[in-house]
Amino acid sequence: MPLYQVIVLAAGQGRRMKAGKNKQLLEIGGKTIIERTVDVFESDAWCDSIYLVAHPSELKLMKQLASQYDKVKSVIPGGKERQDSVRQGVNQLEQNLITFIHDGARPFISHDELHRLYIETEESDAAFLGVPVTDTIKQIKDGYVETLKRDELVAAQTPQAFKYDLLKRVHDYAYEHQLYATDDVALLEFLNQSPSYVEGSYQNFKITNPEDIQKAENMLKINGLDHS
Ligand SMILES: Nc1ccn([C@@H]2O[C@H](COP(=O)(O)OP(=O)(O)OP(=O)(O)O)[C@@H](O)[C@H]2O)c(=O)n1
Ligand SMILES: C[C@](O)(CO)[C@H](O)COP(=O)(O)O
Repeated sequence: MPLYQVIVLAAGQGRRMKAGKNKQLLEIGGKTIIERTVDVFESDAWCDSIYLVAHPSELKLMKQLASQYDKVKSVIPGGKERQDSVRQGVNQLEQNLITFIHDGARPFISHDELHRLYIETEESDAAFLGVPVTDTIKQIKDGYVETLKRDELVAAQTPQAFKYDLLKRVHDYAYEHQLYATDDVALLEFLNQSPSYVEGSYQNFKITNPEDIQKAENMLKINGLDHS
């Protein structure tokens, strides 16, 4: 059976959520966001192991939450930026398996998407899920507005997946040269490499702003997954 390992990121602070605490610990449909995300991987037969990256101040709490799962191998303290947290996770990986990196704030990822991403990564070394953008996107630079070609644009999601050696190489390179990006496949650009694109779904949105909580609650109700 195909097997992958996953780094699940929960070490942010959720500032845009304005909840006064890390958004990962907010409940949607009677369960925390981070538990809902980890549930998806725990229940995926293709997932071998889960590495949970937590905020240093929440390590104890996250370890308690993680103790209900068989596949969580360790709970790791995260870093200042998202990329620093990923690196902390990469340094703890124990096996040479295809590795997924996933935002804990995206609980609506499906097994079908995970499997399609795995298959593409086997073929092409690195791949990411994304969706075509639905708005018209304009770039504003030096006072000039340029309308970008919408049919060439996608919004990147997670998971993003790499063969293990490439993931190590790209993160080591970024660390050595102190290069930062807001997602992981962007780091490949520093090595003049390109990932494959796998079309995902709009359901796999990132819970970021206060309005996203209601959207998430509604999705759980529609899918019969509300436990409140
Ligand atoms: N230093 C950081 C920053 C972010 N993340 C994680 O990266 C994912 C995507 O980040 P985002 O949605 O921006 O989360 P936050 O950084 O928590 O939110 P905000 O930017 O609003 O503060 C989240 O699962 C978050 O926990 C992380 O592990 N370590
Ligand atoms: C990785 C990501 O979720 C892809 O959409 C996104 O880039 C994270 O960025 P954020 O600034 O942490 O929201």
